[in-house]
Amino acid sequence: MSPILEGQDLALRFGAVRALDDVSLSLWPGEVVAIVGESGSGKSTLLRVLAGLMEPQAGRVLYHDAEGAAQDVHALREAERRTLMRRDWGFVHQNARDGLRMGVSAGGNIGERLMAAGGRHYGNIRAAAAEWMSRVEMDPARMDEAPRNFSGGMQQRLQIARCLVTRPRLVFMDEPTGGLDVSVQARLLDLIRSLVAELGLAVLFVTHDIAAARLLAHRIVVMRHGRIVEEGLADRVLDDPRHPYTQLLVASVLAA
Ligand SMILES: Nc1ncnc2c1ncn2[C@@H]1O[C@H](COP(=O)(O)OP(=O)(O)OP(=O)(O)O)[C@@H](O)[C@H]1O
Repeated sequence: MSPILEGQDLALRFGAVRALDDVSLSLWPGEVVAIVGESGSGKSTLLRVLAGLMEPQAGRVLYHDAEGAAQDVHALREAERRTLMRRDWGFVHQNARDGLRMGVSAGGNIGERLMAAGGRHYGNIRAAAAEWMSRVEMDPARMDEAPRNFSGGMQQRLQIARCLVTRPRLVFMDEPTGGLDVSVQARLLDLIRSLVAELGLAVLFVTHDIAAARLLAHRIVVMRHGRIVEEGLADRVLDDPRHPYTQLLVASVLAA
């Protein structure tokens, strides 16, 4: 079996800041990996480079598709990259507004992504949108309402439904529960966990929240100053952190 995604020797600087400094990371099919680290450590930059949204200055990203062919993500033509993002990948943003179209109804947000992936039959698309609203525990009777009528947590559920309706193989998430109330976060994390397990998704997600990493991730990658300082199985990294920086990170959470 080959990894589903491989970042090889990635580097990216912003002026004097090394946001990524020779980072390599592989993600395996069905694996959930959390990228943790303090603010400014390069987590979002790594996610965006791996997701093809930002060009690295060195290194490359390989995606192994369902047929086993390796594709160099940053060498794809724009149209090919967009097809990949619609068909095989999903991206869940921290701010639901970045992942939703606020002028389109809730059901339309889900249906639109199905149409972009080739769905044509209006009745089937509407039925799928209703089914996905139920799966993310939203009331399908509200599918014609605009996203702004829903709370932040519900908007995030809608963004997840929009992302998963096309059954991607690989999902990127940038702080998917960031900015929400603690009780809302906990329910959303539970939902994400059950959907990810049920669909067998490979997920790469960025979080500040060590508890979220423990709940969702099989493996944890710890970043500092643009480098990976430690990685390993989630329980091992959190219960027996080896790098002093990870020890501080875990201890600061326990103390909080
Ligand atoms: N577009 C940009 N222009 C200039 N500097 C940037 C840009 N994007 C990121 N940086 C810098 O690169 C470094 C890594 O940023 P990044 O956003 O990847 O960190 P992060 O770990 O995701 O932080 P946070 O948790 O606060 O989102 C930081 O020093 C940041 O200021």
